[in-house]
Amino acid sequence: MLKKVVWEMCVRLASDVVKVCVTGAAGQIAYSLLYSIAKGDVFGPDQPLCLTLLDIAPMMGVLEGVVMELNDCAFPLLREIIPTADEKVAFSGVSAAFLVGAMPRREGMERKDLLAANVKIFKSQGQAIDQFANKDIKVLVVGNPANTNALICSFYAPSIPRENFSCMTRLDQNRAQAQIAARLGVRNDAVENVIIWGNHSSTQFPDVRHATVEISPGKRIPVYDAVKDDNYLKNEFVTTVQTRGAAVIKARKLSSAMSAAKAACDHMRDWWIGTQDNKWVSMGVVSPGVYGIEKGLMYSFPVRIQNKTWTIVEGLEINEFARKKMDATAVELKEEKDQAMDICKA
Ligand SMILES: NC(=O)c1ccc[n+]([C@@H]2O[C@H](COP(=O)([O-])OP(=O)(O)OC[C@H]3O[C@@H](n4cnc5c(N)ncnc54)[C@H](O)[C@@H]3O)[C@@H](O)[C@H]2O)c1
Ligand SMILES: O=C(O)C[C@H](O)C(=O)O
Repeated sequence: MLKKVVWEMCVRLASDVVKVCVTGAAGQIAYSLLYSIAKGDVFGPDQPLCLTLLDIAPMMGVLEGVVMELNDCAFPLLREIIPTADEKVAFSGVSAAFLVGAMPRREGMERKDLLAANVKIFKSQGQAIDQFANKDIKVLVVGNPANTNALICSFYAPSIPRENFSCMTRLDQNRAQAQIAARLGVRNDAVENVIIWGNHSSTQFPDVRHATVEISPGKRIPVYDAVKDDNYLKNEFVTTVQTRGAAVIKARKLSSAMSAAKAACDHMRDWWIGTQDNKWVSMGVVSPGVYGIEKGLMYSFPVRIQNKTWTIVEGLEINEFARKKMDATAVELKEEKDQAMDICKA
């Protein structure tokens, strides 16, 4: 009898473990990301995890060091770590994947300059996800150009719903939120419902027309009314967020990593656990043709999430200024999509 109870407990424990894949696991974003995932920041403080860590063969030595450090953290939730250079091993039975592994840009480059180098990684990983991952896997693409890589990844994984692929614009959302909070001298979390529309690139449109801020306890007003400076919100603010990645590279000589890892955690946590009440978050998802954005583009929209399913916040008023910005970033995404398809078919 006791044997049976112990056996049942073991089976339950094993089936409760969620398998999560992180690619680019020997790189700089992963170094921060793995710590937060293993600690329980993303899938919850009671969720046991198995981590599969994918990187390329020459990085296996470095990855061994990362595994040693993960082990040395003695995380209670971390039940198994599988380092590998084999996509089949990395994606088999996986329920959530952070696709980080890709070349980062250097000073003077645009993110789309990485297309030729990176897009084939996402074709290959899409094919592996299609074959080996769980069909309800949630895929977050971080590697740049993130929107187009996510689109390609989903294209080559036709057996997985397209809604299960997303790309990260949460870092842009966090940046926008932090800029407004600093301007108004309030806490970062006092600012809500900032939107990032479009591409994770210098054409993105950070939009605070629908955002609100708690300026004193219990008093929430529109950001436009609190800032009282249309010129700043339409120009300097927009440009600062659009070019923040380049500013970090210029200063650090490396692209953002700590903030990117934090944003990846925010994105996946909200997808897994859901968003609160009336709050929106921005994520790049496949356009269903709303807000005049061509169906099928991987475009960042404001979404609400329940039961691991995102829904675009619809019905927001779009003025002429916003329309132009939203269309310009869609044009860039269309160009990237066509270029990426050509590269993948060659
Ligand atoms: N979407 C965003 O907001 C955002 C933010 C920051 C960085 N990024 C992008 O994330 C990517 C990673 O940045 P990083 O700073 O960690 O770079 P990094 O160079 O430090 O690490 C990248 C890792 O990916 C690995 N890799 C390369 N090809 C691979 C493949 N086929 N499979 C698995 N792993 C592979 C490399 O060996 C390396 O270990 C870059 O493309 C960067 O531009 C995106
Ligand atoms: O800007 C980059 O190339 C890295 C990343 O996409 C960022 O926004 O910081």
